Amino acid sequence: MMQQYFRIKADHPDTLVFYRMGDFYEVFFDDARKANALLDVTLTTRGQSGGEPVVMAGVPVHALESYLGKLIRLGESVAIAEQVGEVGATKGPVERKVVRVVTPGTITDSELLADKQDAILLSLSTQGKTIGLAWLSMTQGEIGLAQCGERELGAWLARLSPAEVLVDREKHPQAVLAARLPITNRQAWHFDAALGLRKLCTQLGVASLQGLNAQDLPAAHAAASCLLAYAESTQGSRALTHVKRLQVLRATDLLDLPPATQRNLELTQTLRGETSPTLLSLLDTCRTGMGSRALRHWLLHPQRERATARERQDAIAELLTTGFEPLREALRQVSDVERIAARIALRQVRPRELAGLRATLQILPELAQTVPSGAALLDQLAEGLRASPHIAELLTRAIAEEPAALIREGGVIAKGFDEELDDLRAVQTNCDDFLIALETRERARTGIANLRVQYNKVHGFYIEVTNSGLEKIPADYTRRQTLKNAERFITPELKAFEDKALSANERALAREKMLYELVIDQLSEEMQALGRLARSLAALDVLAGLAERAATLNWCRPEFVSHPCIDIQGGRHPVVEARLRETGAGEFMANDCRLDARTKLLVITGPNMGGKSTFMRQVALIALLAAIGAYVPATACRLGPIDAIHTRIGAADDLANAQSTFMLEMTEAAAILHAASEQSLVLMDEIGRGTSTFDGLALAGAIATHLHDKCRAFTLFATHYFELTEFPAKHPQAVNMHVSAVESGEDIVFLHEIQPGPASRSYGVQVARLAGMPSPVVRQARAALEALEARATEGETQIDLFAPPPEPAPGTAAAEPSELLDALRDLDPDALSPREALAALYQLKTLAATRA
Ligand SMILES: Nc1ncnc2c1ncn2[C@@H]1O[C@H](COP(=O)(O)OP(=O)(O)OP(=O)(O)O)[C@@H](O)[C@H]1O
Repeated sequence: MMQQYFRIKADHPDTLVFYRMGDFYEVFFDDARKANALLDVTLTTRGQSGGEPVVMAGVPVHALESYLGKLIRLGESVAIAEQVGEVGATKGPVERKVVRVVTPGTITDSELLADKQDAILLSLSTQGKTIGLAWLSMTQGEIGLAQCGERELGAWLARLSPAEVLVDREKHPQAVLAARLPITNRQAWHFDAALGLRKLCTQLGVASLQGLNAQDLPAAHAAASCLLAYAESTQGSRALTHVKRLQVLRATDLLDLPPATQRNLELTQTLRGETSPTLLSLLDTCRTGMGSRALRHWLLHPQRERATARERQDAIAELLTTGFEPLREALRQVSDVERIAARIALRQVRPRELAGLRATLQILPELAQTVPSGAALLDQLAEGLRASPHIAELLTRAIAEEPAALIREGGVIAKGFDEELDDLRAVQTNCDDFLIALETRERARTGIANLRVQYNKVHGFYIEVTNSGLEKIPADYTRRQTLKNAERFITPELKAFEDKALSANERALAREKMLYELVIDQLSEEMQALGRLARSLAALDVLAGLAERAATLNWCRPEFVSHPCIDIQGGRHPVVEARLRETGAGEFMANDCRLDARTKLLVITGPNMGGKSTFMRQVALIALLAAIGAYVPATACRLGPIDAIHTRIGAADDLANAQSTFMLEMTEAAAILHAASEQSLVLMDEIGRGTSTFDGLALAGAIATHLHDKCRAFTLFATHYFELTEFPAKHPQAVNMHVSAVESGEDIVFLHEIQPGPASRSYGVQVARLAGMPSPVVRQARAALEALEARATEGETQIDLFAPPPEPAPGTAAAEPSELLDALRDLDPDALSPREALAALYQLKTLAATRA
């Protein structure tokens, strides 16, 4: 038996192998130790193998799913080896085979997956400077391809947020390590461009990828070859028949959201790593998991092109006029068609999932009635709801009204679907009549009034007689079992009946299993229709959800224009506003933001806690919401083209990556200065804070200058350096803004209003007082501040912070006087004898030595 285990383990060296033995999955050796550490299951030893005791641990079969769930969340993969042979059919151990490999990136099981997030399997291939990406959503049946440079990989990883990344054993891109994603190592030869191209064509059933605009992506093809081979290997012998769609993403089509932006804007996670309150948690009122997942995708894949956004806006507008509630109500009854479809294709679908699919299909006509017509996108989605009627018809005929949870329990196929099954089941129903008749007869025959004929799973059928009746039992009773107060017997007649009933039951179960497979075969033919249905339901759910948000939160439809501008009236930060409302902490102060070709950089000053960060973030969130086609938290909004949102906002130290705050700050700022274009939106919050005042101020000034003069990006530049309020005087496209606060006595009241002009002072001491600083500290600080301010005004010298950088002196070494160079210059090689030349060389050496 151990030999069989070793053979299986050799094929799955990096994966935990769960080896089925009766009612347990056993894990051995290092796997057992790992399971012990991760799952807290007990280690035992048994026998010996190769001189070593066999260390093992067991997981009960019925608890498999919960253990798998734990392991998957920890980023582990599990190969499940089942008994596939008949017990006793051959000599030696029962044949076992790995029937599936459960990995974080390839699961489809709704019990293992989060409802609102898709598991993405990503494969990366490095080809010179290009990184090829190929990813698969097993549940959506869709492959994605892209290529990028090393620098952009971080953004892609953040956007796709894969559950598992396949990489070449030899080459781990830095960004993958930094993102701390679960890695699965593959051999280099798995990444083959030509093979990948062939595999993609076969998978999609096309002769070439030309038509899909995916032909010229060799690095992505190489990644795809590994991706498909791996995905197939995890599914046992099942093919990925439902994977039929390909999507090519080009970074230039998407509005760029670097990882720092996704983090700082708290799109899907708060800075602390929680899922709420975030923009997504506020937006997501979807009625289905499909909708929530689609919404997340929209949010992280905003398009630069405005056509899709406009279509969605039209749909939301229509829903707002006609009413979205009936549609949202109907969507409540919809089950996760997307995942069920994937599980049909992978032949893992459970009976109750099919019942759920049937219920969904039955309400579709009613649901379609609730989709308003009039917007092109809505009409198209309503069309997608017309799944072929014979799927519903088949499910109604074949699957019982309330099927059992598992096919092996029976009771899944509906009555009337198959005559033979009905006959076999009839034997079981007749059972009851027979047993009652037998009981009556035996009571009469033996004269034991409380004799009972019964059945249990372990002992089968038996006649139970209590101790008081034991004298009267006839000779043909054979004892089966002795209890405290009774004995159990069997008779030849009952035994014959038992054999017949049990075999009928077994045959019925086998027949049901076969019929179930047939139903799955027929459903597999309908993958395309089911996929389309799932996508339509998801999109309708998102649109209805966004309409609901727009109505509830009082948002407006943004307008897209072709000239450069970000013009927001009455803008609000949706998440902060919602928090304020929830906690009853007051009203959110709406603010305008006007940026255009003539005004591109706002220098924002004002007290801490005044609302600078909130204002800047709200502008970015509005730009992003508009890009996905949603309404925005403002009274009016007009936006020109935007290609990226860059943010540099002070965050907590990235201790895990051993980067100092300041180093991180400068790395992020540098990346922005390289990447930002005229159409980018850049948020710079308190740049330079991480170092000494002079350093910080000087750097902040230089960075503002670069953004203004070179990048010419739309920039919101919040700073606590007063000196920077001089910036606009020398830079025509910059203006000063400040957040207002009023002093009342020693206190300060924040108005959170963004107003033109620089702030008058920084109120740091007042804020410290508000924070509960002991009053002697506040008094001392105030006195020191006054003294410092007095000294500053006396000795003021004018330094131009924003003067263009001095030219680096060309050939700096030559400019410095140097004896060595002088001596060299004075030499005339043609006039020297070999001896003199040698002497000169020695002299030069000495000179060089004294200078060093
Ligand atoms: N427009 C607004 N209306 C109402 N409350 C606001 C507004 N803007 C900000 N606030 C409140 O003020 C708090 C502080 O805002 P924010 O963090 O933006 O200030 P800040 O000026 O960036 O401060 P710091 O410089 O210390 O980071 C927020 O948590 C929010 O509760």
